[in-house]
Amino acid sequence: TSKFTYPLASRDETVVEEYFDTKIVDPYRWLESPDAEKTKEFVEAQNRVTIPFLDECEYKPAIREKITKLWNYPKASEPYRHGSHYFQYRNTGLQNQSVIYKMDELHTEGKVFLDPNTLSPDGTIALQASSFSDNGKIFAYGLSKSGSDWIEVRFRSVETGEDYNEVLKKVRYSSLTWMKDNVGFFYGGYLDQIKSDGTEIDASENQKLYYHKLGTEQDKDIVTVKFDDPHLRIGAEVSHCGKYLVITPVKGCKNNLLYIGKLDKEITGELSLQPIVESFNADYEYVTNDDDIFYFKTNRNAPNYHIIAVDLKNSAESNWKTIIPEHEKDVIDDAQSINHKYFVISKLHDVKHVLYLYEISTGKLVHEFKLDVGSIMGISGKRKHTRMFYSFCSFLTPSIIYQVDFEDDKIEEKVYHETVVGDFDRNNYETKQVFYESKDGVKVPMFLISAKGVLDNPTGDTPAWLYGYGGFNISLTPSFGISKLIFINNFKGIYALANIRGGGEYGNKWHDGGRFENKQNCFDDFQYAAKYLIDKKYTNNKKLVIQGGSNGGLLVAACINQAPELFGAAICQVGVLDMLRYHKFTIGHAWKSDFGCSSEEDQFKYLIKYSPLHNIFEPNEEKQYPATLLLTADHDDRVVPLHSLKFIAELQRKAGRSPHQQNPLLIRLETKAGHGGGKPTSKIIDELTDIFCFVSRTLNIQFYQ
Ligand SMILES: O=C(NCC(=O)N1CCC[C@H]1C(=O)O)OCc1ccccc1
Repeated sequence: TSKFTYPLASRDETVVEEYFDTKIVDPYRWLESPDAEKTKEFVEAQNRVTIPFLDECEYKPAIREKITKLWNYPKASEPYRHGSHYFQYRNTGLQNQSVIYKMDELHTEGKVFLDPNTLSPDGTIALQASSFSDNGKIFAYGLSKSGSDWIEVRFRSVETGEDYNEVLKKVRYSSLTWMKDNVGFFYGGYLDQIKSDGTEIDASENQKLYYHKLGTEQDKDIVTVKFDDPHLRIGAEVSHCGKYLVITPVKGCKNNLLYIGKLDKEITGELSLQPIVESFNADYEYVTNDDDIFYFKTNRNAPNYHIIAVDLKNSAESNWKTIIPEHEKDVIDDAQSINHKYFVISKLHDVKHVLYLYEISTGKLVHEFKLDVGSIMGISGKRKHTRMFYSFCSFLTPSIIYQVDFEDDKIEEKVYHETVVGDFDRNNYETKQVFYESKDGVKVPMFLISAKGVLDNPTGDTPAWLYGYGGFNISLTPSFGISKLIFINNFKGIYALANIRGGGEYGNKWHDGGRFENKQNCFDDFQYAAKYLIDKKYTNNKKLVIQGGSNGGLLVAACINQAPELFGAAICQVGVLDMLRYHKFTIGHAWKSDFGCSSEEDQFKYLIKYSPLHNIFEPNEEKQYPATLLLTADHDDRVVPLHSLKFIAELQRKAGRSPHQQNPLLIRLETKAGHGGGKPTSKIIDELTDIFCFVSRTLNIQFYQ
C-alpha cells in the first residue's frame, strides 16, 4: 500500500496535567470539543483520506452485494403476551428497524402495531426502550435519535394504535415500569439537563425517579425517589403483585443498592423507602415476590450467583435464605418466574447456556431443557402465564423459538418458529471450543468457527478474525452473524471468539480477573489467543485481524501498542482510548467499577501503563503498527468520539510519519450514528462493507464471490 500523508493536527503542548508526581501533556485536548470548527475540519480531513482508501477496494461492490444478499432473511423475535394479545418484533430482512406486530392468535400475520421505519426516512430513529402496562392496553416506548442514549418516551393505546399527547423528554439510563393501575408510570429523568441531543460530552447528573400519570403533561410529573450522589442511576421495577416498588440505585456498572417502597396509596411525593442493602457490595436483581418474601438473583457471597429470599418483615442479611445455591462452576445468567410456581433460570456452563425450571417454594429442580451448544437469546412469559417462549441461537443457527406449555404438572415443549437464512447450509461449517493457556497459565475458552475440514488441516496461511471484549461482566456466548459467515465463506477464513477475563463467563472471579489492577490480564489473554492461533498454524501474523468495540476497542488499541508483531490488521470500534480522562465525559464515570480512575494515585499508576493514547510507540525497522482502522460516530454519547480523534491524531503523528510505518492508520467517522444501539440496517451494511474492504486490502486477501 502506498505511503500515506496523514492530515496534520495542531498540537498544543501547553496543555499539561499533573497526576501526582507525573506531568502528562495532552496536546490534542482541543479535539474534545465536538462542535469546534477545528474539530470538524479535522474530521473532514480524516474522511478525505479514509474514504478513497476504502472505495479503491476492487471487491467493494461484490462485498456489499454479498452482505446485503445474506442479510436479507426474515427475522422474528419470540412472541410476548400482554393482556389479550401477542406481540412480536419482525424484520422482512433489510428493513432499517424491526417492526412490532400485534396478533390475536399465535401463528397469525397479525397487524403492524408500531413501525419505527415510518418515523425517519433514513431509519435513524430507533426503539430503545419499551414497557407494556400490566393489562396490556398501553405501550410505553422510548425512541432514540441517531444512536444517542437519550430517549423520548411516548404512550400508545393498544386498541386504537393512537399515541397519547404527552412526550417525556430528558430521559436516559432509565427503567420504564408501570403501576398495576395502568395509569401510573415510573421513569428516570434528568429534567434540568439543558442539551440532550447526544453530541454533548458532559455528564448528566442528579437523575430522579419520576411518577407520571398517563394523559398528563411531563411538567406535572412527581419526584418520587432521589439521592444526593449526582452519579446514581435509579433502577426501578413495580413488583409483580403491584404493592411495592423495587429500587436498585447503581453508581458504576457493578453492584447496586436495594430499597423497597410501598405503593399502597396515591403517589403525591417522595416514597418512604425500606432499605435492604445500603452499600455497593453485590448485584441484586428482583426476580419475583410472594407478598413480603422477595426473591433476588445476587452474587453476594456467591461469585457464580444464587437466588435468595428476603423477608421484608425481617430483612436483615442474617435472615436471608438461599433458595437456589450457587453452582461451583456454572454461572446463573437470567432468572425469571413463570407458571405461578416456577423459576426459569439460564446458566452458563463453559460459555454455553443451559435452561432449568425450579420450584419457587422449595428451590427444587423440576426440569432441565435439552439444548444444543449455543445461547438463550430471550425468555418470554410472565409468572401469571402458563405458557412461555425462549429463543435459542448458535454460531450456525440464526434462531429457533421454542414454545413451552404448562398444563398441571406436564411440561410440553415444541418448536414455535425456526429462522432460515437463504441458501446458508450449516453442514458446510464447523464450530470448535478450545481452551488455551494465557500468559499466567490461566485456561481461557475460545470458540473457533470455519468451513468444514479447515481446522483439522491447518496450513498456517488462513486468514483469521479474532474478536474479544473482556469487561463489565459481559459474557460473549455463541451468536449467529452474517459477518462471521462472510469472513469464513468469502474470505476463506477462520473466525475466533476469545472469552477473555473481564467478562462474566465464569462469574465474579472472571470479571475481577480482568479489572482494576488486573486489566492487563485482558490484553495478555487476547495476545495469547493470537499466539495460539499462530502456533497452531491456523493462521499467521500477517493474516490475523483483531476486532473489538468500546471496551473491546480499548482491548484492540492496547494490544497493537503492546504486541503489534502479532497482527496484520486491527479494527477498533468506538474505543475507550484516553484512560486518564474517560470518566469526565457522559457516562464514563460509571466505568470506574472496571477501570479505576486517574484521580486515585494507585489507579493512575496502572492506568498510565496501558492507556492507549499514552502508550503509542515510534516504529523502527523491527516493528510497526498493523494496518489499523478506528471507527466512531458523531452521536456516540456512550463512548464520545474524542477518544478516537485524539488517538488517531497521535498515532498518525508519532507512527504514521515514520518511514518504517508502511501499514495504514486510518479512522472512519460516521454521522447521524452513535455507539451502535439502534443502528439502521443500511448503516450497518455500509460499515461492515468498509471494514471488509479495509481488511481485504490490508491483509491482501481475496474476496471469493
Ligand atoms: O455505561 C454503560 N455501560 C457500560 C458501557 O457501555 N461501556 C463500558 C466501557 C465502554 C462501554 C462499552 O463497552 O460499550 O451503560 C450506561 C447505561 C446505558 C443505558 C441504560 C443504563 C445504563
